[in-house]
Amino acid sequence: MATDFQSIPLIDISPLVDKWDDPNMAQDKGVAEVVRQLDQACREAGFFYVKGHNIPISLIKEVRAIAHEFFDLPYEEKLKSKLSAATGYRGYQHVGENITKGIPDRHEAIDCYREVNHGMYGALGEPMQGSNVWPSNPGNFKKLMEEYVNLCTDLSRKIMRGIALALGGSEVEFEESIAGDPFWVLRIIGYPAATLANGEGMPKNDIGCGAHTDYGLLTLVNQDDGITALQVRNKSGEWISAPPIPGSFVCNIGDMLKILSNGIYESTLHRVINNSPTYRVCVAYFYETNFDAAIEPLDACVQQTGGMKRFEGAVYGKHLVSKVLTNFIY
Ligand SMILES: N=C(N)NCCCC[C@H](N)C(=O)O
Ligand SMILES: O=C(O)CCC(=O)C(=O)O
Ligand SMILES: [Fe+2]
Repeated sequence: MATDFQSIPLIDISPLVDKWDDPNMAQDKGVAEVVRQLDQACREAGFFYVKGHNIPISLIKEVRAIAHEFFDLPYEEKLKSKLSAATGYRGYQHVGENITKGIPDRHEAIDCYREVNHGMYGALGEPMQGSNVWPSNPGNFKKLMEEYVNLCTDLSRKIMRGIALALGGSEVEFEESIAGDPFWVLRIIGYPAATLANGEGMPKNDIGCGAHTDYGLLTLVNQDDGITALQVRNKSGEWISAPPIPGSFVCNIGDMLKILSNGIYESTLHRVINNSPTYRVCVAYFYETNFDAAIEPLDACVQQTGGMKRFEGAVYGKHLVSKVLTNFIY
């Protein structure tokens, strides 16, 4: 359950990153301390920063730098990678094309998903069928992003092992039928410099992205240094900022983990308010369950919460498709 948290904790996950594959990881003191901190953060905020993750800082920065390079290109150039229903909702969307609760967001983005081959998940997978639409300019964009996705997938699996232990399950609770074959989403997002308020010349609070929850298990946010824009809602409804901590990721829980944990953890509402005089980039990686996984509260979690399932089951792919089909203005 979310609390009235006033800040978002920073967790050094290096013991977990070192021992994630050790059959005795659960008995390790260092891992146990990480698990305790993950549990507390997930219960209180549903958000936490991680350091000690072992993804090279140079790559984290390069990914943002190449995103800036792409968004700096002329509009006609960016449109060559345009997203549409025909591309499986993969590719470039211009500012105002993505909507959240009916209101256009002030961001542009490239959306990428794990590849879905023709017929792979039957009717369920049809809207997402396709391969990613990578821009050919900058030249090494695809290669860099694919390398980044692989590292984020590995890191997310490790963090989810810690979260599985935190919930009283086995470390592999979220593998096999839940996320043994994880779906992933990558959103490379650009937020234009804030518009100026009439007359006063002061930046307005632009809604870069309206209040929403993420859809899957775990999100890894790689945001530009020096600009505070991401905000997280606490139990009283106050918006708490998640300022960038250089070299770290902001992590948060998605809707599938809320269901799996039977509400012990929640997918916390968050939004992006942009009043920065400079352009901001965020590369958000979403670690999701198997596309066709039928998600239900875990027994271990139901037992801890009075024995009743608090949520109906959900099929992840169905949840994703229902969002994707209502996320665009057309
Ligand atoms: N794949 C994820 N989680 N994307 C998050 C984007 C949230 C905004 C979207 N327009 C919405 O209304 O959901
Ligand atoms: O720009 C950000 O910091 C977060 C974006 C976000 O919440 C999302 O894409 O789901
Ligand atoms: Fe989000």
